[in-house]
Amino acid sequence: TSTIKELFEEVAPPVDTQHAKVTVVGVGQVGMACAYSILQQNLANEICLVDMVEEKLKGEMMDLQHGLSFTRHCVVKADTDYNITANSKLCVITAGARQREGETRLSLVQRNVEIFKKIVPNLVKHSPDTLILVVSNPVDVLTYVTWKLSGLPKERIFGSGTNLDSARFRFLLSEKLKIAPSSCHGWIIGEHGDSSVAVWSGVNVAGVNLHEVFPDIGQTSDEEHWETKIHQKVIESAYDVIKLKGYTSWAIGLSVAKIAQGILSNSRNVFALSTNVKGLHGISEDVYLSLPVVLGAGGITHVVKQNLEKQEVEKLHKSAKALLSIQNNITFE
Ligand SMILES: COc1ncc(-c2ccc3c(Nc4cccc(C(=O)O)c4)c(C(N)=O)cnc3c2)c(OC)n1
Repeated sequence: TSTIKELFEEVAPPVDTQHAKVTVVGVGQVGMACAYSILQQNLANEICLVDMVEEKLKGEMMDLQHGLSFTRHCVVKADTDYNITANSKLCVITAGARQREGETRLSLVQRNVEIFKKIVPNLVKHSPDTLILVVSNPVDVLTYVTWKLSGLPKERIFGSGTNLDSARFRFLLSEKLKIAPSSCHGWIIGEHGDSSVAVWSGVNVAGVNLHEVFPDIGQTSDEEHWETKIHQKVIESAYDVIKLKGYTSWAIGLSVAKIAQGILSNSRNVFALSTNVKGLHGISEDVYLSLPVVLGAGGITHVVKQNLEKQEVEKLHKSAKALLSIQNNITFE
């Protein structure tokens, strides 16, 4: 504008080489917890919100913008038009249909496919080099759907999967062991939710496997009942929070910010994320399940090949079969 021209003599157009733009699709409780956590941790220099309802979008955008004098530099934008998402490094999808009373899982999935058919091509059109993190549930099926709709290579599409489950697992282990969660190592893999798999053979503190001390750990014969006291509590925790406050948001928002940090700083940290597991653990189909993956600026570069117990692999196969039967009933046209 003329005012700016009076104030500043342009020498050269600003070049933004360190562009770290994150788009969040869906400005519900989860989407805004993701956006706020990313802003608060100074991970991006542009956050873009997209959704269907203009007023809600504008309100959330303004409310975040009013906090910008308290944070490091970050542009916050919002619109129902996806052209504002252009050149995003990472797109986080939290949008999705709400399960209707008595609705079957398959019907909900198909309604979400219809929604994703609109969202995903729009994101890729404006950011052909983007990475996409799917948070919407059922996350493993919807990450597969996003991969199919995006046409992008599998390393660039992943789901939040059992990343939060693993964090809850480590928290509960730390409570029982009275050791900081950061020193309690344990992974939950497979399908997010009720059928997730706790890799008890890998739970360790300073490399000492609890499996060596408690050989029955995780089994029904285990007198300490680690499986029911820890892993089942992880599965129940999402239901408990939803029963108490109606939804979950803060923990998933913080876990998404950690994933975004890994990408934007090219940290190559290992996260339990929903990824295409074809060719791993004897799975021969294109299904998405969570495994420990190495994550960097280009997406997933490696999958950690854990030595799993027979029953752990069997649980993965059971989930793969269940996901495949849902996937085979999805119509993409
Ligand atoms: C180009 O045409 C078109 N049409 C529809 C959409 C669309 C559809 C549903 C969307 C959507 N979900 C949604 C919208 C309306 C109803 C429902 C439902 O639960 O039934 C779910 C959300 C969200 N936050 O959950 C966010 N964006 C959406 C966007 C869309 O998105 C780009 N584009």
